[in-house]
Amino acid sequence: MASETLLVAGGRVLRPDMRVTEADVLVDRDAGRIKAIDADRSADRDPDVRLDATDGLVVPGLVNAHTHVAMTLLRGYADDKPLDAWLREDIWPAEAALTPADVRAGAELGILEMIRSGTTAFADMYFHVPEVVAAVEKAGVRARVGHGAVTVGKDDPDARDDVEESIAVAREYDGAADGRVRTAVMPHSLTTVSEPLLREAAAAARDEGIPVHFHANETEDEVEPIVAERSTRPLSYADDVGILSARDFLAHAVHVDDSEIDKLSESGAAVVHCPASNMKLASGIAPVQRLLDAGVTVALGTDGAASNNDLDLFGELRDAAMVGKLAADDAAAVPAAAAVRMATQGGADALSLPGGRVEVGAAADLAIVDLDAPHLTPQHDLVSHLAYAARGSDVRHTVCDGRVLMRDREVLTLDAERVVGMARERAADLASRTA
Ligand SMILES: N[C@@H](CCSC[C@H]1O[C@@H](n2cnc3c(=O)[nH]cnc32)[C@H](O)[C@@H]1O)C(=O)O
Ligand SMILES: [Zn+2]
Repeated sequence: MASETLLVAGGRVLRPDMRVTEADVLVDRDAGRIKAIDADRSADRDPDVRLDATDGLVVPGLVNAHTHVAMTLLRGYADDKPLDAWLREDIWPAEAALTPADVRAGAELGILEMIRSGTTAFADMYFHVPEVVAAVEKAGVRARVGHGAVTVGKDDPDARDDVEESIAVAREYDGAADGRVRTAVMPHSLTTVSEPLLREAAAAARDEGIPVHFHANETEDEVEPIVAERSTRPLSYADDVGILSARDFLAHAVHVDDSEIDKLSESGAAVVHCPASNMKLASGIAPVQRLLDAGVTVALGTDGAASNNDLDLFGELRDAAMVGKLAADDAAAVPAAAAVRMATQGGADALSLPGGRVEVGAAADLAIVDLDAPHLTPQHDLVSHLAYAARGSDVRHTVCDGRVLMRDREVLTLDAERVVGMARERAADLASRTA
């Protein structure tokens, strides 16, 4: 039997080199891959499924390369504090009360929000990971998930258990949901996990061929203790413990010096830039143009919804371009195309996941952006629009792995009303338990 086809018809297409061309996109639904990009619009007149892209731009599904998806339940729970106080005084105590059912509700809410804003893949560091996996499976998106392990403030057996759980979860779920779920070993950060346990996480990940994902150089407060204690910069310490390889990816890299930028480019480890979180927590401004100039793979992440406070990657695109210029004191820094690359190719490459490019043979992970809107008129340059003017709510259809997840702004894989109702209920209950 011939395999089923999906035709995304009548639109324009953003190609990997950032050119925009008129074409239909033909998808092999069984393989979940792009079969043809057809400028003549004659590839398949009778597809099994058709999506109308008239007045639309077909772009790669966006990649949210660093989040804590279930933190949607803590959106607006605690704001206007720096990282350390925010985590210790508000977030960690609330998270201690989160049940698996809460994480499921928060994950479904976050994934609903991501599908609606054109994100088809994300990296998630959290706990009760089986619930995140179940939500990803049901929603039809892709993710690289892991259990975030923290060892500070714990006695030895508890600390070891947390890291071992991170390793066990990474082993168990890699390849779940027909391969849409991949994993990483996720020690929380260089200052919240002890050196021996960082080394253990690194060794296990290396043995399994699984990446390591962690937070690094987010605030000055995280850099100073490492420099004071070890007389070396945090990323050289990360390299020394074995978590800076071409497979690994780290969030933030705000406070990095030239020697650390060199380490990143030599190792091939990727950086996930989270501009909104860095601004909101006043963590600082990452030197994104310098990272790009050094050849570092840079992706974009929202971070959790409690430090952003949404999961709309279009916001990150705009913030990355804006703040990148400010950091470089140069309006030519982080131009629109560089920001769009980070949100697409950079994300897929950082997470070693398929997608990120609309080209023949690539995974059929797509977002169709509706251009028929006052704020997207006129259309001199669509890459500029993606970076500076479009928003998540402009996304009309979302496709992942060849499957339509949202059609005409209606999400097909999750019951939006039920998901929102459940999240409201769980969040209210959580607030009453932690009050
Ligand atoms: N097993 C750990 C949980 C770690 S999950 C990952 C953690 O990262 C936290 N987090 C969220 N945003 C940030 C950030 O910007 N920097 C550092 N940690 C963050 C998040 O709240 C969550 O606690 C424990 O027992 O505490
Ligand atoms: Zn984070």
